[in-house]
Amino acid sequence: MGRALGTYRRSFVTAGLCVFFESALELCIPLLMASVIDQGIMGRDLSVVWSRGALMLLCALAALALGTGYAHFSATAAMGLGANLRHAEFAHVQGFAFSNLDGFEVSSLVTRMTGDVTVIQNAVVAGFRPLLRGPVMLVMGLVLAVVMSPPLALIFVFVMPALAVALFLIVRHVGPLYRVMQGVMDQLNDVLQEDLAAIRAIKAYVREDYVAERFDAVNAHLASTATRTFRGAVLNTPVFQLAMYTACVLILWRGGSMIMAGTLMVGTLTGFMSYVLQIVNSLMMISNVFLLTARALTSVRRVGEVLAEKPALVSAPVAKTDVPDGTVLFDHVSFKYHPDAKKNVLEDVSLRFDAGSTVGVLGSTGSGKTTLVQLIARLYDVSEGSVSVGGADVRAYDLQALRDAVGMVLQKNVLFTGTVRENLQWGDDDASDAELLEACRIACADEFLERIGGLDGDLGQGGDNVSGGQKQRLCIARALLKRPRVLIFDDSTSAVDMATDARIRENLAGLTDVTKIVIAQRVNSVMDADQIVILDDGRVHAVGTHEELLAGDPIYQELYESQIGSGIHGEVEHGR
Ligand SMILES: Nc1ncnc2c1ncn2[C@@H]1O[C@H](COP(=O)(O)OP(=O)(O)OP(=O)(O)O)[C@@H](O)[C@H]1O
Repeated sequence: MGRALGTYRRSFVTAGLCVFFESALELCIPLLMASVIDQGIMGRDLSVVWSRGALMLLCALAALALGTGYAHFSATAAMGLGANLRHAEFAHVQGFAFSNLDGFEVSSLVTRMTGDVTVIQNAVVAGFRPLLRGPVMLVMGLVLAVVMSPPLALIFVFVMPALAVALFLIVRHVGPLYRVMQGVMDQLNDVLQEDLAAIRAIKAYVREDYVAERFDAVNAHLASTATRTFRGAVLNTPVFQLAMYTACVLILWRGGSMIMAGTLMVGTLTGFMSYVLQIVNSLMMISNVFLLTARALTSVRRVGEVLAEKPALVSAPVAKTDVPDGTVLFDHVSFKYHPDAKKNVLEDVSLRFDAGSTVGVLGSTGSGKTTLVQLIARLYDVSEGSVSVGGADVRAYDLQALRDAVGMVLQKNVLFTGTVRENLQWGDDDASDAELLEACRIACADEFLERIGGLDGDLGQGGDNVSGGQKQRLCIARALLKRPRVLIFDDSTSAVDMATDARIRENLAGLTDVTKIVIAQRVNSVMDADQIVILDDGRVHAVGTHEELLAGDPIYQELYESQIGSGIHGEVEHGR
């Protein structure tokens, strides 16, 4: 927390000092009032009335100034703390490896950076003042009350423990409920975010009723939990009032008889009554702080979990920054996503891809194709064995240098809100228009570029203005602009028609110094490759050229027969 405050620490301390002195000044006012009445009015000395009165006014003005100062500094500190926490979380998440991200739902990360930070922020704004004021008012109020009249102060000995026990019971009941409420709020956020992100799919499948039902269930759960929580929390006020009025009645009764007996002055009793309010109020403040803390602690824990997550992959301390060529070597590689998983996703894979060659990867769904190529860009670390690029283990490279050298067009293509140019420049910030257009030409994105408004065409939110196949081609162009040593296409032309797919392949063949690894479902897409790898259940089933595999590999033969042998997809596309 201290670290998260950063440069706002001074504002935080200043706010604390403001509250402390404000509370101390407020406590002096009843003392002054007592002397105005007893020495000034009762003693018929107007000079005392004026001088003490002026002092009271001064105290009140100073308390006002300090209160305003507190509002200013605490707002600066709390908002700064929120901004710092959000920044720290965001920056930390940027350093996450894929395996770290596997452990957090995206919607949960969003809530942890927004809702949870707001809860912490609000707790600081609302809780910091009573946290300091409560104990100061309680201790000083009690001391001054004892100084004023020990026999009257004795009444607090009875009233205060009763109030403290009642408030404790309320906090004990409500505290855990706040935690539950926060959890349900999370569920609501998760449901909302998932449903809104998938709203098009929901409409396409006419699932609005199902989604509404799911939302209503969580919403009702939240409403009932919140009702139970706040029903408990508002008990604070009547309990507080009961304690205050009981104390008032007892003090008036005892004080009244003391005045009649001549052992107490009227002014002292008047001043003393102010302390009743302050002391009882301080207990109320303390109980509120406990409630706020109970609520905020859940959020603190959740934000802490994000910040405590250690990035699973970091660059070597002395890292290589130059990837000399695009040779890729898998040496007895085994891999599983979770250390405690029973079965490896990849099992003893050994492969060599020469620099500049084209490699096709085929295999049934779930055979490990994506997993295999992700290891080249070190999106995950191998469990056993090693992966090398350009003659060095990927773990020896600086992560950024490695990923600059290994371009990857992911299976789930993502474009961002903005223009075509802005999106393509993710590949290279400094690329000229001519370079952007050349990349579009190779990726066959030039064919539709004019239709979407050229390089300045707006892609809409998340690139929604373009079709699946257009999106894939723009993503290929973006990867080309990185001028990588190794280019990986993970089923990147699945939405592109066969003729365009063939043209893209032809264009890519011109990049002779780039190793091209193509994962595909269609045999057509990899027939021209220098070697084709067939994966089966995480193992390398066969490696060879189209001709070799067609002659001797049953899986390849079957794939070929089912897709091309029947002539449905035609050899024409293959361009032979
Ligand atoms: N992030 C992950 N966490 C845990 N298991 C995963 C993860 N990603 C993939 N797997 C599992 O690893 C196996 C291989 O998945 P992978 O995505 O590599 O297959 P694939 O051959 O690329 O499949 P497809 O052709 O459908 O894309 C699958 O059984 C899958 O369930």
